[in-house]
Amino acid sequence: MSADLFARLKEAAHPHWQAYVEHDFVRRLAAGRLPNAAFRFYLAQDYLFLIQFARAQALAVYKGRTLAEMRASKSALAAILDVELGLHVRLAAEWGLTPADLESAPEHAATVAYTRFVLDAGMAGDLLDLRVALAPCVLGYAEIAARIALEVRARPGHPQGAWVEDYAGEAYQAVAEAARAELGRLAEGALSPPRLRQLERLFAKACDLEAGFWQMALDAAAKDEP
Ligand SMILES: Cc1ncc(CO)c(N)n1
Repeated sequence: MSADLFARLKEAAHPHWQAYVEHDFVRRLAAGRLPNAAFRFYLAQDYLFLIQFARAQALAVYKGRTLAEMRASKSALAAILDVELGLHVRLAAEWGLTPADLESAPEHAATVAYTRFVLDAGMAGDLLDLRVALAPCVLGYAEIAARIALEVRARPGHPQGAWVEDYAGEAYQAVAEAARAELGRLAEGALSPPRLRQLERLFAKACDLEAGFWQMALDAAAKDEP
């Protein structure tokens, strides 16, 4: 059962998972009907998210009990610091956001809530808690992008085409597969029913906060409309 903890968590938290991966932001983006302001707001907050996400991977290195666990988290940390942030800055530039814009964006409450929730889950708990809190992020984006990629490819010049391809591409899909396998490995053996309930609640909460992140961007854009 715990060999695929992710499947178990998704099933247990089904309404939370669905509300996140099929959020209106995702639907409108897939259909090419996301307001530009919503995507731009999202990009600036996501830059701030990625900084905290890197800290979470650094915490995961510390929480590792074996060299293999520490090295897996070290690779994830390096991928964010050396690759993902660079791609993000380049994409943001195409949307008219300079590095200075990204640096000076005030962190929205939804960004603070999600990222600090994940960090706290990891600090108070063990590596499994931290990986479960991070699972909606890594595995959610991989699932969303793979699902909407066909729809997006059917529209040449789709405004968020490049963003979708980054997450639908082989490299990110492989990262997600590895994260899923790592979750299974960490859960191997002893998961008591109460421990499983605890992880299910953690996962469901992280899904809610991811949905809140999408909603934040839609709300911010709606506020700007004349
Ligand atoms: C909010 C959020 N969740 C997940 C990912 C995937 O890395 C991201 N970039 N941003």
